[in-house]
Amino acid sequence: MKLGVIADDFTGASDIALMLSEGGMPTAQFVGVPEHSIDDHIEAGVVGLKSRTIAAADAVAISLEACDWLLSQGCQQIIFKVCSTFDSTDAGNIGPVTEALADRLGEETVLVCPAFPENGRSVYQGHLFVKDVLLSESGMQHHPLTPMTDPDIRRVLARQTSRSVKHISVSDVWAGPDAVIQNASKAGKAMVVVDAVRNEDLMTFGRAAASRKLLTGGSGIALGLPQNFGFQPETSSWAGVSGKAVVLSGSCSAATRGQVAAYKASAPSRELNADDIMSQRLSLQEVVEWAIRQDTAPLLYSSADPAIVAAAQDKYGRENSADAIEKVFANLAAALSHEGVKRIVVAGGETSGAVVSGLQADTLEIGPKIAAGVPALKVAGRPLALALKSGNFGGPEFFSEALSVLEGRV
Ligand SMILES: Nc1ncnc2c1ncn2[C@@H]1O[C@H](COP(=O)(O)OP(=O)(O)OP(=O)(O)O)[C@@H](O)[C@H]1O
Ligand SMILES: O=C(O)[C@@H](O)C(=O)CO
Repeated sequence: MKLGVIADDFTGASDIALMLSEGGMPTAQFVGVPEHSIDDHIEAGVVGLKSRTIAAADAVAISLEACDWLLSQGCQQIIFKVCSTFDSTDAGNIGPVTEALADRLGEETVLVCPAFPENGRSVYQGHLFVKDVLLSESGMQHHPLTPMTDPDIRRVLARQTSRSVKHISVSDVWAGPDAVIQNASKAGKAMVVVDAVRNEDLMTFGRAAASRKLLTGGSGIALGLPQNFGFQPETSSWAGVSGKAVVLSGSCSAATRGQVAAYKASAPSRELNADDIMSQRLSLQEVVEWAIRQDTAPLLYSSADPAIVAAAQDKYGRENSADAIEKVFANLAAALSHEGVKRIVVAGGETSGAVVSGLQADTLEIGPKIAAGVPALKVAGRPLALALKSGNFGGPEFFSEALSVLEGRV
């Protein structure tokens, strides 16, 4: 393996796995740190963790474990994949994990860039934009676990690390890879936020990053990396999986709520609300039986508007309610797969983490793109196809599009 990725959530892992796979690198995604060596033909390994919102010390420990495993598989470069909306809090985990990985790898200067222009994320003058608005006005300020109220990534990062935070502006990026390399070489022991507003900027980033041991960013930074290892873009050969299907949505982001509304209009759906879950009034068995009876893939969702989420968090606590809802999705996924469901579309990074652990999946094969940042996935060795969608990714019809691609109707 040449390139190793540590992703802080599972949708993020499949997002970057798609980027590397489309860049021509034979890529596999792992659910947690594998306990075994992997096939020689895999050149890029993506270890998906559920470390975005856990305590910083725990995120550091599990990320170092993943790093050591990737190094033991021969990786020459490590990427810490974080969210393109830089989801984190003042306690971490982007700063502390980057710092710990840099220490472990002996890397002085770490280039940091969450830009993903294809999905509207750009970094300009150190500020993160989602389409035409600042991060802090994009809806991310209402995120249930990592509300992003400051769009200046340099300030956000500086609150999370004792290393200095520097900046390479878009004018240096436009001057080409040598200008980026030269600026980075002057930064010393620092994290350096790099501007990028177009895919071309990420290609420049990729070329400038060829000899770096560690990079931190969104999946966009992987756009230019396969070519450093001699790979060329490729299309996937994917045979889908047919059979019963279900959509599970725990994401409360604006894009997901739109997708839930669109899908509900033409398919059976059940809302799993926080009160029923917290008071243990929800019967999982009854929900599973109902889902299996449906002819059209049903939608099971806890996705709710910010005001409803805030009320649930006030009543039950932020972590308590999130944990309980994630546990429901994990148990539902396990039971539905046991009942013969073969295609599962999941919305939300934390929710996806819960679902893959419920499914006890350990290796995921990367299929074709469903939407920017979302590949079709297959659980290795099982007739089970998955789509793990980041909260804010995909157009309004994403759920039905994903069900088709998973079935092989691309
Ligand atoms: N109705 C609800 N009330 C309170 N919390 C909820 C509710 N529905 C979901 N949650 C919790 O909100 C969190 C949503 O996070 P998740 O990562 O799944 O989605 P997202 O943040 O939109 O996606 P991403 O991280 O990919 O951007 C989960 O922990 C989930 O359990
Ligand atoms: O980078 C992104 O936006 C996604 O891959 C993600 O990590 C959302 O959870």
